[in-house]
Amino acid sequence: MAKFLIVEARFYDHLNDMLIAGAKAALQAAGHEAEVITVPGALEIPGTLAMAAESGNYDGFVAIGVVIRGETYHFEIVAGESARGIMALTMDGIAIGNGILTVENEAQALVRADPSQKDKGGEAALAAIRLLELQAKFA
Ligand SMILES: Nc1c(NC[C@H](O)[C@H](O)[C@H](O)CO)[nH]c(=O)[nH]c1=O
Ligand SMILES: CC(=O)[C@@H](O)COP(=O)(O)O
Repeated sequence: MAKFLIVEARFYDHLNDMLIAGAKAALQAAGHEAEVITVPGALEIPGTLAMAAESGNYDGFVAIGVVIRGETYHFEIVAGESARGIMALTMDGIAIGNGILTVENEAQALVRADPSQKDKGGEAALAAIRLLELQAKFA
């Protein structure tokens, strides 16, 4: 059994609840433990992941959040920089699944957050599980 930390940026409660349900279901189905911590927004996820990974208390990680395009360029920054930060950590060998939705509107988010539809939370958890397996394979 491995210990996973789900780092969620809680910007939209109802969407995060679905994403986390999907991630937890996938982790528990694989026999793993899941803990959840909350940060203000997606831009705080990479730094939090880095701190949590440094602690040595967790085997793998799942990033959960929702970024919905608004009127300004801020969407590009939040979506792009959170993804870039997570990718940099993954390239350092940290097992992270990225379940941050970056969408045009809430309708797109609802379909992707719903575990009975596109289940992007569960998808991110499965990616983290696979990366942890590969981490052990290449150790
Ligand atoms: N607009 C969204 C944000 N914006 C907040 C940033 O992520 C960050 O918390 C702030 O700039 C302070 O550093 N975050 C989301 O997760 N989703 C959004 O739609
Ligand atoms: C993705 C965002 O930062 C967005 O929610 C902000 O909306 P706006 O660009 O209208 O300020």
